[in-house]
Amino acid sequence: MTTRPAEQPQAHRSGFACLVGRPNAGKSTLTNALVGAKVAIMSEKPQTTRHTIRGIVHRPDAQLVLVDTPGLHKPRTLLGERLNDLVRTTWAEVDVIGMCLPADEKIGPGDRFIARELARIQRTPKIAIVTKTDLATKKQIAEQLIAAEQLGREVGLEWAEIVPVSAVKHYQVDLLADLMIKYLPEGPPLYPEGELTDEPEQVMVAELIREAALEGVRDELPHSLAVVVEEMLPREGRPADRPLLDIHANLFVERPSQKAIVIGAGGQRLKEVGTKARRQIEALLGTPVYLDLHVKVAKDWQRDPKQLRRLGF
Ligand SMILES: Nc1nc2c(ncn2[C@@H]2O[C@H](COP(=O)(O)OP(=O)(O)OP(=O)(O)O)[C@@H](O)[C@H]2O)c(=O)[nH]1
Repeated sequence: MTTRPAEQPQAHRSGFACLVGRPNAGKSTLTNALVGAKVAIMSEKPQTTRHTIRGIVHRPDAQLVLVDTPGLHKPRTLLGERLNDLVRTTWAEVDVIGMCLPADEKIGPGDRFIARELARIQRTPKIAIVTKTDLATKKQIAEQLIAAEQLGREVGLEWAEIVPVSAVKHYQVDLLADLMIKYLPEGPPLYPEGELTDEPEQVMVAELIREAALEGVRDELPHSLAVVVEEMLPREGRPADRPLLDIHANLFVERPSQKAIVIGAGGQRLKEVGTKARRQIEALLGTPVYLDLHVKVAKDWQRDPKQLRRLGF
């Protein structure tokens, strides 16, 4: 009879990671692929991920909490500076950072800016992730892996790993999870199983409304729209099997002309925005919703500290 050597029980690891990269680098999509559910709000256009949204990878041996930071950008307004501070604070607190570099686009000044900032965060291990490999040829991918390595050398940061992935084809996504988990400290799960996100519901609801309101008019009001959910309450006196959630939200724009764009002729556009957002909120929360939207002009809210605080930045 042969005796097998006693298996060493693997220590459970848990901790935080964040994905960084310039707008459109594929951070949200990769977050969703890692977590296996739609948590971050995606869009075709840059810089919509303003809030810290967390997805959690649950495994028997580990729990990886993904913190999705807003894009770091050259600050031109107070809002820009606040966002950048938030990004740096997040970077210094996580256990591992993944920098996304799309395989189908050359590394540019935007990537360099972020990499240079990353190099200043010394202790945290950083992984270079070449994303969207399904959009590139083998040759392009190989070149991008080399370019990523060179980028690290150029800015004085040593990548802990360099890994190509495709979130869409789920290529090497699990490998990436393994690599990130390797850098987490030993510890018990931080969140109960089944919890995909701890983003306050109101923030996610506000994001969904913002997304719907920006659709088709992004070029006209890219950063000039903020959404604040004022109230989210179950309608009183409803039977238990037919609940209704009342949501009141304000959409803030900076100029009357922008208000007109959001509302549209005869209020038609706002109505459509409301319908679209309501459907998504109902899907997110799993309950019927009555959505009440108001558009308000808050002049220069991006530059006014008091207004920024009121709008939750
Ligand atoms: N083909 C392909 N497309 C991808 C992949 N990952 C992301 N995309 C697309 O690239 C675009 C940007 O992806 P996002 O995940 O929103 O990028 P992001 O970095 O979160 O962007 P911001 O929120 O603007 O910072 C979207 O249109 C995605 O569908 C991928 O692996 N393959």
